[in-house]
Amino acid sequence: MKVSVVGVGYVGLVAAACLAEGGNHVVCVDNDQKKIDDLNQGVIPIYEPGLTEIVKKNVEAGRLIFTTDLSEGVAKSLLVFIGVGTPSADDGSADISAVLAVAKDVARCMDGYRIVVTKSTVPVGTHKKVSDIISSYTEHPFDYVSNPEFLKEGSAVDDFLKPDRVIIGTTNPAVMEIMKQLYAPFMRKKSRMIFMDPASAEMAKYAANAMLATRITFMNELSGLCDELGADIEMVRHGIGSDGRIGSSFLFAGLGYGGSCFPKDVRALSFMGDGCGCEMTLAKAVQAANYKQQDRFAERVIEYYKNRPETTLAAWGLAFKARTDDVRESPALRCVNKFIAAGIKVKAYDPEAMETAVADIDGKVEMGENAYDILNGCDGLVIMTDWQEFRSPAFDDIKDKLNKAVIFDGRNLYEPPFVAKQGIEYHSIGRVSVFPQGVQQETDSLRMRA
Ligand SMILES: NC(=O)c1ccc[n+]([C@@H]2O[C@H](COP(=O)([O-])OP(=O)(O)OC[C@H]3O[C@@H](n4cnc5c(N)ncnc54)[C@H](O)[C@@H]3O)[C@@H](O)[C@H]2O)c1
Ligand SMILES: O=c1ccn([C@@H]2O[C@H](COP(=O)(O)OP(=O)(O)O[C@H]3O[C@H](CO)[C@@H](O)[C@H](O)[C@H]3O)[C@@H](O)[C@H]2O)c(=O)[nH]1
Repeated sequence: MKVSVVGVGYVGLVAAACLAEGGNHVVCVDNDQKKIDDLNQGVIPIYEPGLTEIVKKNVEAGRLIFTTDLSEGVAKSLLVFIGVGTPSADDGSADISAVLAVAKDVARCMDGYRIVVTKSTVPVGTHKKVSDIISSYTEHPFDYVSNPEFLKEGSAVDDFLKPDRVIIGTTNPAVMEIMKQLYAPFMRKKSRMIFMDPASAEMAKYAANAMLATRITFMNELSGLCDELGADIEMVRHGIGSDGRIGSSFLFAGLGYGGSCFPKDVRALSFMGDGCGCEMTLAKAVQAANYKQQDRFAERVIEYYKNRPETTLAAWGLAFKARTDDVRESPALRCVNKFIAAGIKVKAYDPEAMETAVADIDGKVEMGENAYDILNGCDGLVIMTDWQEFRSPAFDDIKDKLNKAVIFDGRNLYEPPFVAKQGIEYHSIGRVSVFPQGVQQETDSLRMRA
């Protein structure tokens, strides 16, 4: 099929490359000239495992092209996907101005029937706004589909090529058939294609993200209680995850959720509720508890070093999670900024996110070329992103290079007794702190404070 994708970001570029991989001819349109120039030179603007290969392959096969010319995209396509950003506005609502602007421009470029598909995460009711705009700027017939995207950064290509489910929000049977054909190459035995009305499709996207954010946040709150009462959150996770009704994924306590989706989508859901007199009390509580979790970790570290002037910490990880260079609403950056505000110096390393983090922490943090170089002269190591390369480190090197062998782990990457055996003091989330043999425990001062 002939497809165009407007907005070549984390979602648009992955969707476009994967749709091309399925045999479609895809025109990618973005209004960022540099991004399009880079892509035309073979430079992929984001770090996403597997993306470079799939883009290159489909460009070479002539199925994937990049342009800033929307009319070229619309002219060559039956389906026009909108994948532009919908960031939080100041009041917490989703800012859909880019979606509406694209809808208007698409309508102006139409020279016949088109199917306009929204991939961006948009508030319930946006389908009506987009449809109204399109009909007011073109005489040509069109259908509208709400097709929210569920990929995760770090496994985006895989998620798109092998989806758990594809949600198609349309009531037109002919359009359902076209969407079925489009997604047929990606449907596995376990994949489901679910058809519903556009409003429910829009809501399903927010519901999924808010549900996952709530699960994580519940575990994070429990981790605080575990700290206080001497239980182990990892044991609790195993204990409840083995219940088939609960399931074991997305139960990892840590620094709090971040990223370009959960924080903004939970906020937007709350805003939607306020707008129609149906207050989303749970979503609001989740949002507040999530910030509290991030701050509790930062404050615990700050408290530990409060009597030691001239503290320097090594920070492993800046991205909001592993396998991405995305630092949008990264808990790691929030913590780093808190350390700096408390007078602690920070040296940081992230395998992929140092360039993207620069805008937030440039000049305030010394960046290192690798995880071990930054340890020299530091008074402790703080782990904030769950990168694979941090999971089995050279503990001897950590111990030798740090001024004081202490790790604060916001991701529970290691077994506490094992770290203590390496001669390192170890503080993690919702688990007892451990100390090398013979070292006096300072448990009380190390408890996470609410
Ligand atoms: N990032 C994710 O993992 C993810 C997953 C599922 C859904 N989503 C949703 O998908 C949408 C896009 O998210 P993203 O992370 O890919 O955003 P992004 O910021 O990475 O990319 C958006 C792109 O749209 C382009 N753009 C903006 N206005 C434009 C216009 N008028 N014409 C053409 N291009 C324009 C920007 O230049 C940018 O390249 C959001 O609604 C988001 O909530 C994101
Ligand atoms: O058990 C867990 C799982 C995740 N996280 C954190 O939660 C955040 C989000 O993680 P994840 O969901 O893996 O990343 P995203 O790429 O933001 O993906 C989410 O947001 C996307 C955008 O809407 C959706 O498409 C995906 O389905 C949804 O998982 C990150 O800070 C993670 O560190 C935890 O703290 N504990």
